[in-house]
Amino acid sequence: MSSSQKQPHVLVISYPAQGHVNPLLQFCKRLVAKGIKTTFATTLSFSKSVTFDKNNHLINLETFSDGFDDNGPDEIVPPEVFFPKLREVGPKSLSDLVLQLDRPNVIIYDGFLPWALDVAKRFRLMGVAFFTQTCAVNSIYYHVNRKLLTVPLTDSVVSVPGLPLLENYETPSFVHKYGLFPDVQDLVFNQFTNIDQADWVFFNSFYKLEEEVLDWMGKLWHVRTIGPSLPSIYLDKRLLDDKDYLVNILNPKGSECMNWLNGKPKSSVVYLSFGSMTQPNPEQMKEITCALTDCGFSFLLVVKSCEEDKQLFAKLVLKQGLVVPWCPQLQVLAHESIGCFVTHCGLNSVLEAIGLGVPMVAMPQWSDQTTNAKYVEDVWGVGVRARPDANGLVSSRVLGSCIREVMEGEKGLQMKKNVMKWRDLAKEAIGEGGSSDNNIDEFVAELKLMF
Ligand SMILES: O=c1ccn([C@@H]2O[C@H](COP(=O)(O)OP(=O)(O)O[C@H]3O[C@H](CO)[C@@H](O)[C@H](O)[C@H]3O)[C@@H](O)[C@H]2O)c(=O)[nH]1
Repeated sequence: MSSSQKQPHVLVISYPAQGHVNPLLQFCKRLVAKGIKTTFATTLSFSKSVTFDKNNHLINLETFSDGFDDNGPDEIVPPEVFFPKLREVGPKSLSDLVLQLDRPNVIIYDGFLPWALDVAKRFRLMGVAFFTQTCAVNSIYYHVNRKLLTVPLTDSVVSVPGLPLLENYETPSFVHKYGLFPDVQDLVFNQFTNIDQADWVFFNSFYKLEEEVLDWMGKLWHVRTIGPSLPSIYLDKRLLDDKDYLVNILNPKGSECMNWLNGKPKSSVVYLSFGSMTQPNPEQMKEITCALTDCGFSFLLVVKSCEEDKQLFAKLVLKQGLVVPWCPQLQVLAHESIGCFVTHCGLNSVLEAIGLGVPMVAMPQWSDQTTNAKYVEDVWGVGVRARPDANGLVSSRVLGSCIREVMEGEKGLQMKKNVMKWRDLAKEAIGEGGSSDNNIDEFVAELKLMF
């Protein structure tokens, strides 16, 4: 047997979405840097629809089937078709991959793919859950799964150990709008059906960010935080070639954005993006346009696809802003011209804003984002929520006043101070000897003991 065959081999599998692939691939880079042979896999259809930087960090890249291998990049499969098919086809396809890779020792699986833990156990491999959403959000889902929290919600305030009291609307949308998206809702609650069999449970978070809920969860499982999973160059700078994520759903307009930002004064630009999955509806986009016009700040806005929205913004572009379908978000947030980030509060965006010291205006759309927004404003003090009216619309007046508050208000100064404090704690956590770094070392030491 050659020496390379004696290394532990970890297979990391991701749900097919930008917000999941990014943190899981980043974790692969950390494992490789600590001497662990690592294979990353996501679905074949997703891998064909994105740009993948394969010239990377010694991570072996593979795919498994979701049942839609021949789909074109723009073919959207509705959730009620996609989820059952993935559940049907995924386990067999992953089993084939395990055999093809000559049985890796460990499967680290995205919490959205709990059946992968069953595959790991069938092959007698170590099975490790990796959650791409916060510990707080997942604790709520766990409580629903174990019937410790009744849905539809019965009280106006929700109490979960280690979390602040939450108004109903501050729980994830799958909880406070129970029944609206049954397929995704089942997916998030069912993450906890077999979790007691997981050997480790990882969160893309860091200890000080979610101390109380982590202490509580640590009594249930072998829980560890390993984040934030930003490229090393933005935090600890120990992995010198880790400068960017390796996957993009669209081609980022890098030089266009950076050249434009280079001409702007310090902290003068509002950056707006709503992640890879959602885009506010046209009515909401009109309110956003009005808010930006009224405020008068320069802005960089990501609008992925909608022609109507692009036309709406086209008039403003020359005077005040730049609109792009996709940007290198990390580089943008790290640019000194950025004063505020209007975000949907996907966890990656929130962690990036914290890691790069940018205060936020929270405009959650759905899913975990409503709870993340609560934390951004009330727990971490790094932003303000732009609250919607009874019809779910954030008016231009409300949004404009939130942007002004962050960009030039007294409270904005405090948010900036707070976000810089959290940025330092994030760097400390992932830096040498920090809590997340120690957790990764502990895991790696256990893997190395296997041989
Ligand atoms: O122009 C852009 C816009 C975004 N990004 C990146 O895309 C990722 C987006 O991730 P995230 O902010 O988490 O948003 P979503 O893509 O919406 O992520 C999904 O997955 C997350 C993790 O499970 C959840 O927290 C979100 O609610 C869910 O929508 C981030 O790393 C961004 O840096 C870019 O590179 N360029």
